[in-house]
Formats: sequence, structure tokens, C-alpha cells
Amino acid sequence: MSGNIKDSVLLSTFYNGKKKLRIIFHNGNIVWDSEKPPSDKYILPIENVISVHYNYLRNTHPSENREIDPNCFTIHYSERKYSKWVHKNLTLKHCDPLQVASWVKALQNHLQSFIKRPKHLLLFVNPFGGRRNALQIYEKYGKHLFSIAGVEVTVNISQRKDQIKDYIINHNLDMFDSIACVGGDGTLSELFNGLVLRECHTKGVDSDDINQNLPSPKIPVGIIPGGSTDTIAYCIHGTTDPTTAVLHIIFGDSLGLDLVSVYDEHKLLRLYASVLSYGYLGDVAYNSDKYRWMGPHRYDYSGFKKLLRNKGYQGEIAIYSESAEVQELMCSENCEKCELSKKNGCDKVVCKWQTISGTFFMLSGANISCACSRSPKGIAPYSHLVLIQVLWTCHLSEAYCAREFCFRAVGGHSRWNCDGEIQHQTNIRANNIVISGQVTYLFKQIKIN
Ligand SMILES: Nc1ncnc2c1ncn2[C@@H]1O[C@H](COP(=O)(O)OP(=O)(O)OP(=O)(O)O)[C@@H](O)[C@H]1O
Repeated sequence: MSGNIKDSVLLSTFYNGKKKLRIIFHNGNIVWDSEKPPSDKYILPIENVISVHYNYLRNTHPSENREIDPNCFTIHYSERKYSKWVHKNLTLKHCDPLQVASWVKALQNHLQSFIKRPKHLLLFVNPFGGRRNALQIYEKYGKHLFSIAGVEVTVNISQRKDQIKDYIINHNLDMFDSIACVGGDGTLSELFNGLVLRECHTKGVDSDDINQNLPSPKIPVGIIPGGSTDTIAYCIHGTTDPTTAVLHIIFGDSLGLDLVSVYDEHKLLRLYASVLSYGYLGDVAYNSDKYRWMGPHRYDYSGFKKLLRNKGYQGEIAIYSESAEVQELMCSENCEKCELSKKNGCDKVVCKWQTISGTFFMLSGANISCACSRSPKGIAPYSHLVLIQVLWTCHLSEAYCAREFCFRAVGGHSRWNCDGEIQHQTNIRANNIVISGQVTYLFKQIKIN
């Protein structure tokens, strides 16, 4: 049997329960329809197949070893339903074991050619974020699917804040081909901050030197939503459905994501992937932490309180931005703008510094649209995943396509909300660290449309 998907043709008739199905495998697609009308043709691209397994014979006694049924096998696959992906399976039976063997072998051979699919996954679980049910999310939506897909999962449940980051910096990760977490934006932030700092240690890069380019870790990262807002997962997957996230990890497709580094006068404070926000959102994040027992509703409660009390925040921002106005074009699958900037490179765009001072309701440097289920368009709907940009929203709701910005608070202070985490240093400098390409690779299959 050739390993080339295009060369293989298999054609057989199988029983699926009492139904007789004509099934053909050709040109990378498994196609089936029933012999008797109504014959609905189903086309399954091999890329959407999770795994192919022999079935087991039914044991007559629980102490007996499970025996393979040579006449029966199951194709596990995934199917897209709007923005979600679901797990499905098709069980096929044939009286000739040789027919079954040739199908199982051929399909398994093709699946082995998908070398980007993870085999050894290190999975961090944050039992503290969101509704505090991250472990249950993994057990309900992840464990079984990973086992069907043959992914060996090493689960690490975090015991304290920053433990995930410290673990990544200090432990040998050679035995893993991918890393993922079950949690919210703060958990993912620990993960990619750890990976970039680990890479700095390995390459001898001083992460506190703002003039140094921070290195990109190459290991792909996955996120299974288990937080409160799950903004990054929503922006990447188009949904916060955990099964969709698990399937994206299993299929191993990834996209690059820019990170922005935030410094004070002396050192690197943190990297962020979604948003850095001062003023209203900074205070909401800070204030809402007291109400964690409310789960995701803490943001509504705190947000309303802070809205009523907001008198504005004074400060001065210097922005290094593109002179052209922000185009009202949303990022989607095969986005034209992203494709163009990939082709032309971002360095060719002309930028200049400008300073704005005044009283602001909120200042947000958004790296992605920051869409979530509460706000499906997000605070920066025209952000692009492949374009280096930071959008500012200030008192006049102005937006800039920026590469870098500095902020200095004047008078009463707020704090920064950095991917949902509090940063108390008010005077900061943020710059997009990835001029040469995206810093981290996230498992994805679709982006929000
Ligand atoms: N075992 C733990 N105990 C306490 N805090 C933890 C633990 N593990 C991780 N953390 C911290 O928990 C915080 C909250 O996690 P996370 O951001 O994932 O959830 P969330 O705030 O509910 O979700 P979101 O950021 O999507 O709104 C983060 O600051 C993370 O560093």
C-alpha cells in the first residue's frame, strides 16, 4: 500500500448496524452512501479522521482479556457544526477479515503521515480559575478523546499561582511534543511567559533588556477553555467549546500568535497575547478578584460598580503607530490583510511617534480582537492575528495601529490588566517583540469569522 494519499483507492461494502454502506477511499476522502435509497452521500476528508481502531469482541466474563473482533472496525472523526467541532464515529462490519484488515491498515498508514499531530502532550490544569472545574472539564471532554486519538497525556495540576510558569522554566520538556492547559487567559499567559523565559535562559538572552529581540519557542501550545472569559481561546477557535479545543490539539494545526512585552524602567514585567488595559478594565480586574466565588459573573458585578464610580484616569501616552487610519476590516479565515502583511513584511510600514495626554476612561492595547461570548466583536474588532498592531481606545474612542507605546500616569493611579492579570506598575513601555515572526504557535482549526 502506497503512503501517498492520492494513490490509494479502496472500495467495499460494509454493514453499519443493519444498513449496507458502499464506501470508497480515494483522493484523501472517505465517501459513503447507503446501497438502498435514500442514499445520502457523506464525504469525510482524511484530515478530519481522529483514529481508526478494530473493535473488541464482547467478553462473556469480566476477567477475560479483551479480544479483537477481526470483522469490525470504527472510524472516529470530527465534523464541524457552525463554529464547533463534534466527535462522531462510524462502525463498519464485513464477513471477510482481510477486507477489514486492508481498510484498517490503509487508513492508519495515512494517519501516521500527519506528523504534526501531538503524541506526547504535557497538560496543565488550573483548578482555581473560572468555575473551578478545569479538572472536570478535562475528564469529561479531553481524557477520552485524547485516548481515542492515541495522545499520551501527562497531567499536571497547578498548586499555586505561577507554578505553571516556574515548571516550564525549570523542567526538562524534551519528552513532550506539545503543551496545553485547561484554564483561562491567565493560565495560558503563565504558559507562554514560561516558554519565552525558558527560551531566553537557553539562548542566553537578557529578557530585561528592552533592546533585545526575545526568542520564539517552537513547541505548539493549546488551550482548553476553563476560565471566566476565555478571550484567547474564543478568538483562536471561534468558540469556548472544550471539545472543539481538544480536537484542534489532536489535529495539530497551528497558527502563530504575536506577543507584546511590557517593561517598566528596569525589567520585563510580562508578555501578553490579548490585551493590556489601563483604567476601567484595570480596576474591574483588580476589584473583581475579591468576588471570585461568583465565577464569571464577578466581571458583571464589578464592571457595573466601576462604571458608576468612574471619573476618568489621567495620563500621557506616546504611541509609535502607522500613519494610515485603522481599516474597518475584520480578521477571518484566509484573511486578505494578514496574507498581504505576511507577503510584504511589516517592516515596510511607515510609523511615527505621537503623544496624547488627558483624562481617559480606559486605554487598551489589544493584540487580537478580544472577542468573547460576552462581547462577540471584542474591544478591538479590527485587530489582525498576523499583523503587528496595537489598538488604543481612549476618551474619544480613537484607535491607532501601533508597534510600541509608553504610558505615564498623572495624579491618581489605576493599574494595568494584562491578559486578565493585574500589573501594579503604572508607568510602562510595551512593544511588539515579534518583528521577525510570531512568537508562539497555538493549535487551531478555525478563526472567528
Ligand atoms: N492552583 C492555583 N491556585 C491559585 N491560583 C492559581 C493556581 N493555578 C493558577 N493560578 C492563577 O489563577 C489565576 C486565574 O486563572 P485564569 O486566568 O486561568 O482564570 P480566570 O481569571 O477565571 O479566567 P479568564 O482569565 O479567562 O477570565 C491566574 O492568575 C493563574 O496564574
